[in-house]
Amino acid sequence: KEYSNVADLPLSTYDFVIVGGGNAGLVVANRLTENPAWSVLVIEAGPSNLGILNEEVPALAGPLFAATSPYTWKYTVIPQENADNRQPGIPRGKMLGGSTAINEMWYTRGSAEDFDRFAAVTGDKGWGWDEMLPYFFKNERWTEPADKHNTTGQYDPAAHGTDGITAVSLPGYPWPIFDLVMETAASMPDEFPFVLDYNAGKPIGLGWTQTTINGGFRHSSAQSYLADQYISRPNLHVLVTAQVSRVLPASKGSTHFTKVEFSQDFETLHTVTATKEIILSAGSLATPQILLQSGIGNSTTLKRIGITPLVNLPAVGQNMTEQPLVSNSWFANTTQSYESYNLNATQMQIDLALWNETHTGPLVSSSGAQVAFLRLPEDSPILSTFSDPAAGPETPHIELEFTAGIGLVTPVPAGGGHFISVQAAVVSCASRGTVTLNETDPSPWNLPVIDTGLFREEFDFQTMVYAVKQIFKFLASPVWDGYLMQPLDALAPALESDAGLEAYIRSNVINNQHPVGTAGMSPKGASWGVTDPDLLLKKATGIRVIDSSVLPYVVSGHTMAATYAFAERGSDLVKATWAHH
Ligand SMILES: Cc1cc2nc3c(=O)[nH]c(=O)nc-3n(C[C@H](O)[C@H](O)[C@H](O)COP(=O)(O)OP(=O)(O)OC[C@H]3O[C@@H](n4cnc5c(N)ncnc54)[C@H](O)[C@@H]3O)c2cc1C
Repeated sequence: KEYSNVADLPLSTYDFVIVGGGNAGLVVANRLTENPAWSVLVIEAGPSNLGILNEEVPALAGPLFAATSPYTWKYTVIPQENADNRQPGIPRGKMLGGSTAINEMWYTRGSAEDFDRFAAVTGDKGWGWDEMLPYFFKNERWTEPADKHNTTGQYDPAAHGTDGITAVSLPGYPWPIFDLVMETAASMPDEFPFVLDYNAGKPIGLGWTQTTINGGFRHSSAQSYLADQYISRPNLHVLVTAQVSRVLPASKGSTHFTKVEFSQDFETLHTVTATKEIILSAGSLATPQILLQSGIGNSTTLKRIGITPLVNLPAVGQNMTEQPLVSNSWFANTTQSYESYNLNATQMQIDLALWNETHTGPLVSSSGAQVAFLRLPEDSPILSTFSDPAAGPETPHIELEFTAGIGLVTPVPAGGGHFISVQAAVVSCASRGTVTLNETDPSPWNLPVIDTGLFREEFDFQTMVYAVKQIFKFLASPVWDGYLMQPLDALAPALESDAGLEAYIRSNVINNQHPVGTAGMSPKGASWGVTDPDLLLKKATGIRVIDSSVLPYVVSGHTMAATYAFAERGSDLVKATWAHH
């Protein structure tokens, strides 16, 4: 049952208390409450996801993660010295469903090598690709697209789960660029080979995007793992609009954690007790913040800012890995693009009415329907100059996303128009950033200091230059004659010279919204790191981290699918720990 007021909560002691009802947290809540003998409380800072139209309609996600949205955290990033000292945004979802309630819904697992590296680094083969596939399947319910088109040749059925919980489907509305993208790729097969299914372990190539969309609706972790048949379980309580400040030890100075402190009005503090475990699922930015506020982190730094250190774990908040992204737009000679409805209120009403009646039409898709995962050429000077951060030779360095419109991050030029955009991201990146407390005022209700480290490592910058040049090459194909028109003003100099391109990239790079690693798993037996391979916090008991912050490296794609699979296996690890209790 969902509660919005702490006074109504029937219990003050639970077997498990989960902090954060997002991507990972709701998976864990669902799986642990399969055992009717265990009581579970989820504490979520944001409100319920129900009744929010933008959360339901895939194409209307933009306002959800805009700076003014009531459904995102107001995190800011410190000036990025390798990006013209700009401060690109880093929104995170703040409602049930967490970031799956506001994200772009792309379902990309990463490469088999990404997971085999997790296994090799942690010494736990359970994190390897073959062992994790059943968890991907457990999460996934392959679903027909909203337009019910014939999907033969657009994915590999053997790579997908059909009876899991979260719907995954192919694009549900055809935009004219689809054929042009496929035609171009077919004419340049050496550089843009077709990949039938980038989720089958070997993602290199260009293929169709898969998204967590269920018959035209966003299928967030709240829509799926907290559906009626689950939220109605008597042993599952979900408290919304309650923000956690700290986890507290069983007694003063102890490193056994049993209590969670939170507030609904930022004045009155409440605590609940977990008799088995506290599970932190607050995401890559909030999980390290809560740990630090609880005295779990670098003891020297904590002492300096007046927080009593309880567990010395200097890696808390370090090792953040976030991919850089540059979105590139051109005017397009078409009347069919996202601008058809985004810039035309009458058409938007028509499309919304269609969506309401039939859950079909242009609003059923997230941005982008085709994607290329590519590697730097083996003879690239970048690879001979820098060490390669990719997990292996079948793991992409870059991702190109094709979008039938200007996308959600670039302002529409005065005068409007129709556009095509291709986003470039360095998905296997070398740079690292940090999440630390605000030293001048470490109040638990303040937001942390975030440095995403964009282009800190030159590998990432050089690789981005290569990626954007590949886009130019792709769109120079005669296939685009008559469709592609002039670039946006900001992009024009990038097409003129290398210096123009480099300046353009630095002044346009943003975060790809995939930060991980801030409570990373460390090698088995190593004293450093934040979590053990079983996701238990090092040097402490009663507390585990299950969310995207435990990934020691970012997967070479987007992070939601991996977070689902990590949360599924994480739930099994918790169950195994308490099997006899
Ligand atoms: C705009 C955007 C677009 C994205 N697009 C994609 C995409 O297309 N595909 C993809 O794979 N990935 C995408 N991602 C990334 C992906 O959604 C995240 O990596 C993933 O969902 C993170 O899961 P999580 O469980 O770690 O955290 P979250 O899902 O963010 O969950 C954390 C939850 O904890 C809550 N919380 C935080 N602090 C507290 C506190 N102190 N007290 C109580 N509750 C708290 C939050 O409100 C939230 O509900 C996108 C992310 C964003 C923001």
